Amino acid sequence: MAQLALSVRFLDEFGKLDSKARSGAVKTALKFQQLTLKQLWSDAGLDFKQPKGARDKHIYTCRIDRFYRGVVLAPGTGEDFLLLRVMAHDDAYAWASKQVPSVNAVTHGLEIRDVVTVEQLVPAWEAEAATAAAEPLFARHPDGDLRGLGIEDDVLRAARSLTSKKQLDAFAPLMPEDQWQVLQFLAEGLSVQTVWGELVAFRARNGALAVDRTDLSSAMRNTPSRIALVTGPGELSDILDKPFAAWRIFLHPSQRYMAYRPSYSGPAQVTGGPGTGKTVVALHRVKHLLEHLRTGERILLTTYTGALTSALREGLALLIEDEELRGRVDVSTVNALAREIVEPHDTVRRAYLDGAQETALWGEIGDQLDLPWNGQFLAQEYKHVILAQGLRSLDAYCEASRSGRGSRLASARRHEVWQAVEAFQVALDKLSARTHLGVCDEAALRVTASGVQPYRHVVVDEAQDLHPAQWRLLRAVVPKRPDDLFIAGDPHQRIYDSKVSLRSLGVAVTGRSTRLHRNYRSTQEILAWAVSLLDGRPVEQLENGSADTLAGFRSSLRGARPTVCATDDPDAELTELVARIREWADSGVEFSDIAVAARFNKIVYRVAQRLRDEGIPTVRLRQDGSADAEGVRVATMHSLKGLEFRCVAVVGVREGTVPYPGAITPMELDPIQHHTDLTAERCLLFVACTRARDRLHVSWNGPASRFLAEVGAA
Ligand SMILES: Nc1ncnc2c1ncn2[C@@H]1O[C@H](COP(=O)(O)OP(=O)(O)OP(=O)(O)O)[C@@H](O)[C@H]1O
Repeated sequence: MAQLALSVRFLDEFGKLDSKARSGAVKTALKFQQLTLKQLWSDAGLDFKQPKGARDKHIYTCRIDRFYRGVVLAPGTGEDFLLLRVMAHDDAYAWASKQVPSVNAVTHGLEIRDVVTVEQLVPAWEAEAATAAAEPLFARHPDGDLRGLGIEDDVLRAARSLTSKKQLDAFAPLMPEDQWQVLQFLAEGLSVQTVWGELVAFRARNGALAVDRTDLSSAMRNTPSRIALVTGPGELSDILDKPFAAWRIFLHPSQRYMAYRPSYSGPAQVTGGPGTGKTVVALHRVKHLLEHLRTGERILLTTYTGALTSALREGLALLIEDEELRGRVDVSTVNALAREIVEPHDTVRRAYLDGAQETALWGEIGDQLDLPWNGQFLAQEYKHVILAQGLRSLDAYCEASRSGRGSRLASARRHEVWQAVEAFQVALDKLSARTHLGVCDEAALRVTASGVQPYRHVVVDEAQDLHPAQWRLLRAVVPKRPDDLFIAGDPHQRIYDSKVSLRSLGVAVTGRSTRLHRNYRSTQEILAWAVSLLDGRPVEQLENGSADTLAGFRSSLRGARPTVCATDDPDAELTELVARIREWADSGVEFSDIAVAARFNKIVYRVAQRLRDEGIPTVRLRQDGSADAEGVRVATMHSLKGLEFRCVAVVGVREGTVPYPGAITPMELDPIQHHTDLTAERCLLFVACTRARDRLHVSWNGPASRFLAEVGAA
């Protein structure tokens, strides 16, 4: 019986076929499992053929239907077959004839490259490089370094002829993907040590045993990030039923390493820019932990917003079929968890104040007590100093550090603030109300006092926005043991006002932290544009507040450049938006795969109204993320956090709206907070733009946002 394997590229192309061609491909794949080897080779339906002039004897094509053929690698040493691609008839023959498989000397993974085109192009590039003014792209890296990272002779020669990143990008489809990624990372400025540690070492671990470099079958098994071995018909249909969810099967080596490491001696962390698969890693980690969970133990999978918990639940259902097993995971926001712990003890039903209500209440209290500060200052002092450190008394507050606050408060002043804090508690009681962070603080105290820790593992997504009170609750619900906390987050996407150093909360991840670099979501065009908005500004890491950058953050997807559109008035801007949405829909994009984001609800309402007037179905993306109806998703930038869409329009990116002046603490009130608020607004625009997979449209009316103007994007 044959052993079938599927490559990630096959699955991607399979997912894009029409339904008829897809069923042809399923039939073809099933034959590999149903027929004997002899029957396979002679099956008239499969029609195995070696392309004319093929550069390698192991490459064949086989029939999918009248129009498509599969490209198959048959290592020839036994029963293995690898479905490499599915392509239009003539393209399949042309592509297959040029490919040569090999085993990488360092990683022992299987690689395929287009030797014919490379042989044609490289001499021309070399001649060009010899006269070019620009320095060769890899001039700083000796051959030994490159070879040590798995770059082989032909790729090395080609790499030496490159003088620009653009040329390197053009080279991508011709060379082995793993080697190209190494070159890409080096071209982005990452050091040889970093590339080894974050890329090659993971791969080399897969193929750690010595492998005969002619043994393509073993090499297939050493390449789990791109090749899935299929064990039975059930598994085959499971993979082919959900081709869009390749992340279930194919993990980047660094993703796999993080997710499936047997155990961490303490909290572990995965970071990386938007779309690098942090959520994917978190989901796989839950799968791994579930496999080792003892009777009675439970896992908490938690994140920041309700919309994200819906996405996590869906992802978990795709990854773990067994409903009973999934039932051992609670998926909840931290705030919802806190409410569940605290509310059963309430004697009266309490309402929750939103941010604006809370600031207003602080303002009233400040006025009543005739204090010299406004509501914003008091609310921030409470949130960033008192609640952040869990201060319970005036003495504790007087002794506490206020680092991170940009104003000084003498002891007498702290007495005055504390008066306001006490008045705030009284006012909340009177109103039968509480705050979202207040309930987390209370929940942490209750759990600690009860001595019952309900979870064996806690997995946290979007960790960058959690407040210390929320971290205290998470710390309280899980005992300090190996594998207690698994944390996924990106400090570049910090859009709520919670700057936290994990270390200061007793969550140390040193030595158990990995950064992901490859963006799987957006095209490089969208990514580069969005990254430019951050203008190279470093942000503070989650772990200890030191600087974090997006060095080496890249996508291998290609597409159209984002469109930017300046208009004179809001109506004209919406007219442009409607035209853009129609263009996307006409090109086959479903309305539900289009999102429009704006800074405020007011603009969101206006957009939704206009789209409806134009006959475009529209759905307001709700807080809990549920939006089953067909229609363009319209939402605030904040509620798009963690989600993704094929096409995204970000509208109203004008000065006076982005950044929103009301969200920026005045410089004279607190210069540090002023800077933090501005960074959060900049990151918010970055987050909204990085939700787009294929197309991004950014527009404004009147003067462009300073974030666009500063980087020359407007
Ligand atoms: N190994 C993989 N193979 C294929 N697709 C992947 C892989 N890893 C992630 N993806 C896809 O990339 C996209 C982004 O993944 P994910 O949401 O996990 O990223 P993220 O880092 O959590 O993003 P963000 O921080 O922007 O919310 C998703 O569509 C996901 O399915």
